[in-house]
Amino acid sequence: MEDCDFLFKIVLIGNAGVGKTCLVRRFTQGLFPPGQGATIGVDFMIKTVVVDGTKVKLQIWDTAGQERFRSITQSYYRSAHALVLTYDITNEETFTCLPDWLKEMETHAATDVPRVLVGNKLDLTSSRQVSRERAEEFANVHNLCYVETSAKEADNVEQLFLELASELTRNARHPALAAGPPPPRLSGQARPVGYFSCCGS
Ligand SMILES: Nc1nc2c(ncn2[C@@H]2O[C@H](COP(=O)(O)OP(=O)(O)OP(=O)(O)O)[C@@H](O)[C@H]2O)c(=O)[nH]1
Repeated sequence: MEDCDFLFKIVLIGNAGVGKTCLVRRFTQGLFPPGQGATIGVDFMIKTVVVDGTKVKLQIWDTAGQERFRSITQSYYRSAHALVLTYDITNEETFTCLPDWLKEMETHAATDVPRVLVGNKLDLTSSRQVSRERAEEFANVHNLCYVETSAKEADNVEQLFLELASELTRNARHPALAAGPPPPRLSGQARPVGYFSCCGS
């Protein structure tokens, strides 16, 4: 395994079709895959980034949005170091479902891990159904960071994951300030991290 200083597990959740797989592919492979099929259960991809001279491995878990996979995907929340809750800015229903996803997170994920709300498909602004203001208000109320992305046009995708990597690395270096899940079991040189503070705090 490639040497690195930290390994962080980031889990993407949200309704089917909001673009979770495309966001992960865009960040890890620089691609916008055509004809992407629905995710079955869970999948993950790895990308190593450098944060302030520190090598950080991001293990990014892409969960299926379809209800029928919920019991499988829930089991991946618990060990997440950060959660990315995604909706589609052109699809109102994916936004109105967010409170249900928050309940899922509260039930199955560790408390106080960084949580980011992502409004994806920013390239389709002419079909927008959820205003940025509404989403920002929701994010504020629920103590989430908020960013709008386009996996298709690569808008803010790099920034999303790099910001999270920075936040997680900062928190890992100051574990006394943070709280979160137990460290992952690792092989090779990667060092498990301790506990993290909430991104929105
Ligand atoms: N225009 C546009 N289309 C996107 C974007 N991201 C994803 N899509 C499209 O949205 C559809 C669903 O994308 P996926 O990445 O498979 O969605 P998902 O959230 O992983 O879906 P599940 O695996 O079913 O949970 C595909 O047709 C993508 O091409 C984007 O940023 N802009």
